Amino acid sequence: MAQRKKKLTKKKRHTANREQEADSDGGDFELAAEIKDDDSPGRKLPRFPAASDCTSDVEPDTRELVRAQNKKKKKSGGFQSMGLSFPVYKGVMKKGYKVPTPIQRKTIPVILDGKDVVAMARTGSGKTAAFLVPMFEKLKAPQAQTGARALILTPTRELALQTIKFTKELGKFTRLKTALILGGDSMEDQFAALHENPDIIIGTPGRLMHVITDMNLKLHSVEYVVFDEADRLFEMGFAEQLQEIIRRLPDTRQTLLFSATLPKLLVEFARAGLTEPVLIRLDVDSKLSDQIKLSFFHLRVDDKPALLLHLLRNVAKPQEQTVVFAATKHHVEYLKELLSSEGIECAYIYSALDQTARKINIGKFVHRKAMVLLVTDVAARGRSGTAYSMVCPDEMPFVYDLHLFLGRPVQFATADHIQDSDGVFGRVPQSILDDEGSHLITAHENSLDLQNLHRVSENAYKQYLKSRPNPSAESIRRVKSTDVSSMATIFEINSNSKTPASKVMRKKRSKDKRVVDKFKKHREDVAAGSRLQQSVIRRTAAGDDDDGAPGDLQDLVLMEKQAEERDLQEVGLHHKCNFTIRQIRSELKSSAQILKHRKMKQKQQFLQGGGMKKVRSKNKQWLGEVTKSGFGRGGQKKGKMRKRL
Ligand SMILES: Nc1ncnc2c1ncn2[C@@H]1O[C@H](COP(=O)(O)OP(=O)(O)OP(=O)(O)O)[C@@H](O)[C@H]1O
Repeated sequence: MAQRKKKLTKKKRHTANREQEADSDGGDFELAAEIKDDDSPGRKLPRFPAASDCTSDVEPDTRELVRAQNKKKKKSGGFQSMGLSFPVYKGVMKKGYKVPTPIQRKTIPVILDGKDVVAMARTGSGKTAAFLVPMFEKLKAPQAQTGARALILTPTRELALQTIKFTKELGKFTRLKTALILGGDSMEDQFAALHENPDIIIGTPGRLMHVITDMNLKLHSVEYVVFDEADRLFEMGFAEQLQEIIRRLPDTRQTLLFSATLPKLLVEFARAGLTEPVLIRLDVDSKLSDQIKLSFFHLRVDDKPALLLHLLRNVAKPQEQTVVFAATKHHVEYLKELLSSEGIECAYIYSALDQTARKINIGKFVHRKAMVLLVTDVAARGRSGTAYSMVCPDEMPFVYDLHLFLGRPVQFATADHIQDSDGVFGRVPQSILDDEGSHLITAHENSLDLQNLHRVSENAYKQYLKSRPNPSAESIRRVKSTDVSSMATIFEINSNSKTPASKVMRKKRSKDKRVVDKFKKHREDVAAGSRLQQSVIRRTAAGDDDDGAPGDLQDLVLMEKQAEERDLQEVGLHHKCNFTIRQIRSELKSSAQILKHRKMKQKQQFLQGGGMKKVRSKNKQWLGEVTKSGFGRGGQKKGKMRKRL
């Protein structure tokens, strides 16, 4: 009896621990579990506004309501905790999504619960996966007998193409069949696609309605309907077609509506077409204070100190204080020495600093004796102003990840951006880096302390890179396909064509046009090469490398080399940091593939470098020596040697 009691207590504790674990897991965002929690008696899910709630023509104010309902109660983890089946989960992992974005965390569990949803999220927040993942989970596997079971309506051709691409990638292991119905494409092909009994139909409403009437297509088996970018569907005048499509759908369907805004027309449509929808708003739960403006600078890691000096001297206003975040305490020490040598008074804190030194430093900053505070990691709550982030090429995937979690896309700076635009990612004029950089070289040459501290900080950076969690593989892939050369410099932001700055930039660009074009062409060649490389790797993985033409293998080695060279050129710091693109690429292959590829490469190099010839001539030489040593014919010492032996 006592034993049983003990067991029960243990079990209880275990469950409590599990709950606690779930609580502590990845919890910066509003979560699915909490929405589920709201389902319990006494708590209600966020209610969709009733007709009487809508007093104006514009978006009804549901913010307070949602905020109150979405109060953080429980934290949950990533995709694992959503209870996805293996093929769906595998597809998500294969796509390179490490953790769900806020919109995915909030919507997926509610959709999986079978509720109708109205979700408000901006473009670039990851909403496509938010409705695709639960769709795969609901449809599970292809069904031969029934008609289409899911319908996704998008306002534009481009969005539909992007959605089908994601459907194929994320739903790769579910083997569900998809048909694409788009205006402008051949009707015959679309009829044929529909005759193949697809599980999912993705289309634009105009053409879909046309096909439905022409083919007398029945939609009675549809269980899952998505209106993507619903506000644009209405803006583009598809209201009539949408009503008609909805009329043909069974009442038992689950309906989801994703939209950036919620105008009155859409509210009415949702009220009529959706059953007690749950409203999920992402825009009200901003993780950033609206008093903070972000700017991202794209530059090489070596140029970071130069830009920091420029920002502190020329951009920060004299009356404003600045907090500088650095990777390690060694960086803080190095920057402190550097800034002090440049006559910039600064305070600094890091965790290893003793309490008295911390107090003194904080006091200096608080009493404005120092206008700059160098820190490793402190909560910057309640701050306002502009946050400048220096991003070197290997850090770009983190910026993509960050924006996904802020629920907005990365914006590359263009000449059209106004000065102090929020969240833009721009380059730094080379002249600024050159000026500050040359000055810094002299400063380092004259100070042994600076040189030593710099060396220590570089070593610390290597350690830091090892401990830093990796960004999501999808963001790494996105960075690889991004052309940063189109990014404007901060010079051009808010400058008109007459300013001296833009004249300088124009002149520079026309002077370097040839080099830039050459570089672009080289990139395209390498991209074409990497496609070939991938196909060879696929063949190698499939086990038919022995049959591969030698030309393919040579191309592979050559392309690999070219791609590596290009990456290293871009990164420009392979000797300085451990995290090179080579590592990034490694993440994209399995270890067996990498080993096989490496072995093949070594073999190829050996053969190409005349390895066999060398071995043969070495053997010949050895044979000659043995022969001469007395065993062969014609040696003068033949008799003597034989005797001796
Ligand atoms: N959980 C995730 N982790 C990493 N990357 C993600 C995740 N979810 C989505 N992404 C990536 O973020 C990018 C933007 O996502 P997505 O296109 O779904 O956003 P969206 O809000 O639907 O934007 P759009 O309106 O342009 O379709 C895509 O490249 C997508 O692969």
